[in-house]
Amino acid sequence: MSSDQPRRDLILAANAGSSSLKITLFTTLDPEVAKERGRSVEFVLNCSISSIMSPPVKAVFKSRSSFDDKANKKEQDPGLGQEGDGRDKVKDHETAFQWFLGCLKEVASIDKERIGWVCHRVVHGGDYHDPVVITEESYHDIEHLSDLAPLHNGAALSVIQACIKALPNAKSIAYFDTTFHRPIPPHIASYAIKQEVAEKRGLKKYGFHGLSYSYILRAVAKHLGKPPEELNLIALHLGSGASACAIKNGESLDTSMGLTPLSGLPGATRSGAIDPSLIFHYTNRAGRITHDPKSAAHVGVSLAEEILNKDSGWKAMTGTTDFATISSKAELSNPDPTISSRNPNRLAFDLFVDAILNCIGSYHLKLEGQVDALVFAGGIGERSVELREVVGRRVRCLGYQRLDGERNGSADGSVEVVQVSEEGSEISLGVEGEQRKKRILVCHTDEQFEMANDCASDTSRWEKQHSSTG
Ligand SMILES: Nc1ncnc2c1ncn2[C@@H]1O[C@H](COP(=O)(O)OP(=O)(O)O)[C@@H](O)[C@H]1O
Ligand SMILES: CC(=O)OP(=O)(O)O
Ligand SMILES: [Mg+2]
Repeated sequence: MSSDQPRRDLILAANAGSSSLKITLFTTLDPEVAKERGRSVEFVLNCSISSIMSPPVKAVFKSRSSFDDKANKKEQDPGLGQEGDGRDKVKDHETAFQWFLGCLKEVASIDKERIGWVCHRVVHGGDYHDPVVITEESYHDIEHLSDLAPLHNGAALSVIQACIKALPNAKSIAYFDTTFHRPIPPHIASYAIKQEVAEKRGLKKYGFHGLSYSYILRAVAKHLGKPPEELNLIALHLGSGASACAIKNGESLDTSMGLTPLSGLPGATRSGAIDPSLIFHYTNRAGRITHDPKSAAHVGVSLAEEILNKDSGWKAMTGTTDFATISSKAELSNPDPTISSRNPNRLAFDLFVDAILNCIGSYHLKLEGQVDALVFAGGIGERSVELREVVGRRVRCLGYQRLDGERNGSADGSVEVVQVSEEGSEISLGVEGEQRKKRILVCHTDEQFEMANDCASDTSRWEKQHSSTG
């Protein structure tokens, strides 16, 4: 590199959600420092842009203390993003990303030319095993998978496009949610359909939120002082999209999402698992292809998929996607068993708990009771004291430690891992008398860190793969 070229020491990690874009900037650490700190990157700045499809768009900046002044002021006074700052031009993920890059200089005095690598969270990776540099070929592969993750892959692709245009000298790398779940054994990943069709069309359980589970696994291993490969966990990633994962000896054994992120637990606008026949009874136009102009990409999804992905879940049941509002209106202290037939918020809350218990119960069995911890993560998992309290009470019968009211009440996702259960004695319901403590933990998961940390751990990998600017 010639001396007049800018220093490329920053990694940008972009996480395109269904209606949000989370962007985090990290600086790479020298190998010596990285070894000492046990990580390859240092956090610089985070920007969460939400309500992208339903203005007014919200944007919150958070920064490391050395960058504090400007960025944290923006968080307290979100003046940036109100009229006059250009936020009104944010119409989709692509314009959201462009808006962020445009603010970078003003918010944190950072020159975008310093960004050497951009990690993109791509929810559906199909048959990709590992992260891949964006080339014409990998871009089209991801595009093909858009029908299977209609809320996500299209949005990620539009950010990738915007990034290639705005940062032509940076390497764009796709990280997949599906990678973590590749070890799921065939009898758990297969559907009971004709196997020739399944194979030809790639119809199997892929599983999602893998970047989050991978982060959780490492963080919990560090917290418990146990190697990840010896850890058995039941992890719950409960956010706008929600899933559960059984982790056995550090590998995914089962997870609740399937071929697409629609299956399993319900979410903000998603139904979760339903009887597949329901779609034919919901509307007789279920198979019609829709072209929602508000969709992040022009993917061909049927009306049924549109309804189950975007017009169901908390939004459809209660009118809000905010689980805090749902909890506060659910009259949780009312023990009347008929309350949920009168209160839609209580119905949504209890239905969510029930779906979560289905997963915990079956995963507990699959792990033969040998569970080191039940871990709550994601926006709801990290912040809903009420949900943890109810689930915590229900899993006592399986030998999980009792929830500590004070610890649970103060856990808000601000600490990487915190134990919210009492120390308690070991109760083993596992096989062969093996004892595990069955703690209940809250983990502040971070998909952007997971990508950036991996990216920086060996940047020479990316040089070998040819990137595309097309
Ligand atoms: N204090 C809170 N209590 C309960 N739920 C909350 C709270 N704060 C945020 N949430 C929930 O967290 C969700 C967002 O979670 P997050 O993991 O950030 O989702 P995603 O990454 O899928 O957009 C929101 O939709 C909201 O329902
Ligand atoms: C896979 C998925 O549902 O992701 P998210 O929760 O970020 O929407
Ligand atoms: Mg998310």
